Amino acid sequence: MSTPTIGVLALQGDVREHLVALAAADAVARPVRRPEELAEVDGLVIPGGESTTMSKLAVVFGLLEPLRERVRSGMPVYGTCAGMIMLADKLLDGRDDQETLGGIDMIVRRNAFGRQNESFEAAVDVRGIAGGPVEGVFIRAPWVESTGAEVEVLASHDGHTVAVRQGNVLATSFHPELTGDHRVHGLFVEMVRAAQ
Ligand SMILES: NC(=O)CC[C@H](N)C(=O)O
Repeated sequence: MSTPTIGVLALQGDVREHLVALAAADAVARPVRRPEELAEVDGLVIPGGESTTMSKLAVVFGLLEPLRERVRSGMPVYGTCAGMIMLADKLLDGRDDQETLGGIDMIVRRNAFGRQNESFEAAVDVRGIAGGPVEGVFIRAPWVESTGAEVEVLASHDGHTVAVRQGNVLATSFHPELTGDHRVHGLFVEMVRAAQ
């Protein structure tokens, strides 16, 4: 099978770390800032950062509707932290004017694990990832408050859902791109390959 080309939404956030992790997981990785660039990728990562800023910039860059359209049409997408927020059909503690792309039938609570000074690391067992738990880095992280019937829960921490998948859309509350362990990116690259 051919090597998939995976974009990283590069409006804001920790783009570079995802590009590195995707390349290490055998994908061709490139930043996406414009609709033309979005059209050329087989899958997309939405990084961590600040979801309110990201959603504003998506409007400014004319990407909000093209992104929604590609998610609806089945392009594989993986969102970490702020990216998970972007993929939620519904948000709690979002800003009033905050837009999401949707894609996963879930309610996500922003900043649920606390503010920046309450960031932490924890071992997280992720369904579908062999070789033991991954190191979960949680930074002002959201959690998933509830999920619809089509959503598969892949991981929990302290009784809260922190990783989910619905069809071709994957989301984690935590940041595997910061750990040097590329297994979660590997899982996503396999999802993209399977959709090709
Ligand atoms: N590390 C992160 O991505 C933090 C997410 C941030 N709290 C937000 O609401 O977008």
